[in-house]
Amino acid sequence: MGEKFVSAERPQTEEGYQYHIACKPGDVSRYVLLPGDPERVPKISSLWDEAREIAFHREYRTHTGKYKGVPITVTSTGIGGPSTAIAVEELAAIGADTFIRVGSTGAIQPGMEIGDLIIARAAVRLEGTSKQYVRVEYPAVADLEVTLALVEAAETLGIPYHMGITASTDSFYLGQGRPGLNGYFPSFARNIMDDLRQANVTNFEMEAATLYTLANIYGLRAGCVCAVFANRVTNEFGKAGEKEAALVASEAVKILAEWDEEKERKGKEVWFPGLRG
Ligand SMILES: O=P(O)(O)O[C@H]1O[C@H](CO)[C@@H](O)[C@H]1O
Ligand SMILES: O=c1cc[nH]c(=O)[nH]1
Repeated sequence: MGEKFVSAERPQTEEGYQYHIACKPGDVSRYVLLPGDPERVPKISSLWDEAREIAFHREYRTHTGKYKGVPITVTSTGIGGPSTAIAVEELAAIGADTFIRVGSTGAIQPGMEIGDLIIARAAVRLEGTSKQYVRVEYPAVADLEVTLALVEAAETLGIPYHMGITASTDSFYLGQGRPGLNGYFPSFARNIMDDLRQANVTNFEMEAATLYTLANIYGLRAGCVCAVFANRVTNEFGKAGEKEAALVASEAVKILAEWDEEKERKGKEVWFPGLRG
C-alpha cells in the first residue's frame, strides 16, 4: 500500500488505498459481506466460484471474487462498533454500497438452538459508536431489500432461519448480562437480558447497530444474518451454523444483483415482488 498519505482528515494514499483496510477503488465489489472474525473470511470465500486475497491489515482481511457469476467481497470488521464503523467508512469510500454482516450471536429467546440462523431486521443501539454519529432516537433499521434477499436466499437454499431484533453491545460479558471476573455483577447488568427478552429482542451481538445506523445515515444498504453460538436460555455454547450463514449471505448477494438489475431496467427505486419477470 505504501506509507505516504495525502490527507489527515481521510487518510489514504495517492492511489486511494484506505488507511485501515488497505484496499483501493476497484478492489471491492459494491456487495460486501462483513464477518467480525478474520478467520471467517477464507471460510466464506471458499464457497464462491473464485476469490483472491486483496489485503490483510490489522483486523481487516479482504477477499474479492465471484459467487454464481456476481462480483462479491468479504471484509472482516473485528469485534465491535469502532472497527465496524471504520470498515464501513473506508469500504463505502471505495465503492461499496451494500453490506451484509455474517456474524455469530447469543440467542436469548426460547426455541433458538445452537447453529440456528437469525436475520436481524433491526438492532437495539446498546453500543457507543453510533452515538458519536447521530442522536439516540435515530433508528438502527436494516434495509428492506437486503433483509428480503436474506429471507429469499434461506428459503431457496432450504436453510431454516428466525427473524428477529438484535441488541448490539460494546461488552460481551457485562453488556450481555454475563457476570464479570470474580462474580462482579451489578444490578443493571443482571437485568439486561430479561428486560430485552420481554421486549421481544432475539439475540445479542456487537456490530449490527453500528452498521445499520451508518448505512441509514449514508444512504447505503445493510442487513445481517448470524449463527447462534450461545444459547442463553439453556446455557449451552457451540460453534455451529457459520457455513449456513455464509451461504445465505452469498446467495442473498446473487439475488440482490438480480433485483438491482431489474430495478434499473424498469426505472424503479425500490424492488418489490410485483417487479418480477
Ligand atoms: O462472530 P462475529 O462476527 O465476530 O460476531 C460476534 O462475535 C464476537 C464476540 O465473540 C463479536 O464480534 C460478536 O458480534
Ligand atoms: O453470546 C454471544 C455469542 C456470540 N457473540 C456475541 O456477541 N455474544
